[in-house]
Amino acid sequence: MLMASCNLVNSWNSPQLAPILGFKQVRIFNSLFSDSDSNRRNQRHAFLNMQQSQSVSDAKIPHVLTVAGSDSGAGAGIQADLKACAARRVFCSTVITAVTAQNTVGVQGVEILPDDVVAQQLKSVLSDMHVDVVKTGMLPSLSVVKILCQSLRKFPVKALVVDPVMVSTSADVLVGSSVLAGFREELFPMADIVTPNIKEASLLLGDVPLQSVSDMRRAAKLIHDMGPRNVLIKGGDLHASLDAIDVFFDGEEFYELRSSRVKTCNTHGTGCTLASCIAAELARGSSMLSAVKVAKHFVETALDYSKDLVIGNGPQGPFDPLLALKNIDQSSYRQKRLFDPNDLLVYAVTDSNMNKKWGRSVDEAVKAAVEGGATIIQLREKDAETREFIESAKACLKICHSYGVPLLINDRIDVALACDADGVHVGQSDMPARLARSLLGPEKIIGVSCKTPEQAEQAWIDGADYIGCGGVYPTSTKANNRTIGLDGLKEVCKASKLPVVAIGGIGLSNAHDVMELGVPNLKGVAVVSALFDRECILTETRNLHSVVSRAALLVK
Ligand SMILES: Nc1ncnc2c1ncn2[C@@H]1O[C@H](COP(=O)(O)OP(=O)(O)OP(=O)(O)O)[C@@H](O)[C@H]1O
Ligand SMILES: Cc1ncc(CO)c(N)n1
Ligand SMILES: [Mg+2]
Repeated sequence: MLMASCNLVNSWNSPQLAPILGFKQVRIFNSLFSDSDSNRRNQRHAFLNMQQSQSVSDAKIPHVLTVAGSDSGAGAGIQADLKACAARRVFCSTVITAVTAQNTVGVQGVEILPDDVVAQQLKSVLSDMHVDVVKTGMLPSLSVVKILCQSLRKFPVKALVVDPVMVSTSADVLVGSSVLAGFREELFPMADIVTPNIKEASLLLGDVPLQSVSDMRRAAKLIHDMGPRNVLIKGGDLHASLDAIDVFFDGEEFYELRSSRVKTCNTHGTGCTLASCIAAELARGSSMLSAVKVAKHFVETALDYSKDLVIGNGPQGPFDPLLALKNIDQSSYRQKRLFDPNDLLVYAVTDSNMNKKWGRSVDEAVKAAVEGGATIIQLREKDAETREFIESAKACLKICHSYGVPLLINDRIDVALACDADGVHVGQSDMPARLARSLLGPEKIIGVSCKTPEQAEQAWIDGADYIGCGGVYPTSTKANNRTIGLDGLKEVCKASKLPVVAIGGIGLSNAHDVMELGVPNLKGVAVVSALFDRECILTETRNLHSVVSRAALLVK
């Protein structure tokens, strides 16, 4: 039952709070202006320097702002959002719209915060901090929806994730139907993704029942027609299905995202956590599909780790992604570096024949390349015996990680799994990227070689992280390889949403020309002979790094 009351209105405006707010202002004022002149100047400089360095680092830290309600039971709402962002290592600021009294039994009360208090929080955060993504949860009134839309028009962000919270997993109504018009007319058209659960999707469509995955598909399409760029219908509450199936629709394609249904009562807050995790991944620069996949996997893992928690006496316990993190840590899980497209800048690909020719082991070659500034390494050891390959891959991984450089394995998913490499690179005749993704999971890096826009499109659909595009120039390291030239490279870059690394006959003399193409998703060059068929790998890598990074800066 929805129980709006005005207790909070009173307490917010109460005289008890005024001294608290006043104290803060007075303290800052005093520290800046109360001492002698020189002291005052120094303090002001320190303050301004701090401001400056804050805004520089601010821009680098992925930042999600959640606009949602507080859940006293801490499984959902603002509390879930903070935990999810912390677990995904993204900064999270908060605008609280309502305070709810909830526990494992259900929702006992809802206090809606006054509009001006919500507006003030929005302004405080958005006017000061660099927010990448806004994620919304409980928006308890039409006026709050309108205030939020106004703020977003004034302070635009990279992406808007809307979790249209209306009904909790415990079937309690959190938000009345008065917000529906605001959702449909104003908020959804601004949203990059909307993530209703089954009951919310049904309410949005005027109470049509949703009982199957094909009903969910139809609902996704109809909600997409309301204006958001993507829709994810969450199937946690579709108990008829053995798997937990969510339906994702991007306006063209449907994806059924499946995970096994974890047998647990601790599912309170799964929806909030999923949406926050999507927002966190978007803030880190992921594509929408990959953000949704990572989030789905994250919720499943967290549910699995907290399935046996006993918190409270009611039927619906909270789950906790931070407990999952702790457990994963205990089982010696190493925090994985998520893929950064800028790592493609100087992409070094090893070649066993060249190493043989120069009398070097693969790990010696890799060490020289990373010392020279290679930003990612791919082991392409076509002739190596499997056992020997795994051993040298492990040695290379140690070297790469000591320099913070990711290591990929060409083609051999088995070797990548055996040595826990950061990912794989597959060609058009290797294992399909979609299959590689399902074997490696959402966090490993997957690259695909593509010559055409069609192949690039398929790579994106299959969940690849980047494209290797070429051969740009004729090359001797790959037999019968059609050259596509700079025009072919540009065509693939323009057709794809994925970051691209150019490959084929690239070296010191032509790397600048490649980077000069200036297409934003062309992130770097991949090289084999120009580094490994040379006497001093370190010097060659250093020189190449300097040419490519200078060119990349020029085209920015
Ligand atoms: N028992 C389960 N096992 C695995 N995944 C689940 C389970 N229950 C829910 N999920 C997944 O959790 C995510 C959230 O789904 P759900 O339909 O429960 O959202 P919600 O009702 O909005 O959640 P809440 O109201 O608890 O925040 C979805 O990806 C869903 O598939
Ligand atoms: C405050 C709040 N937001 C969202 C949900 C949805 O689970 C909830 N139960 N409580
Ligand atoms: Mg649910």
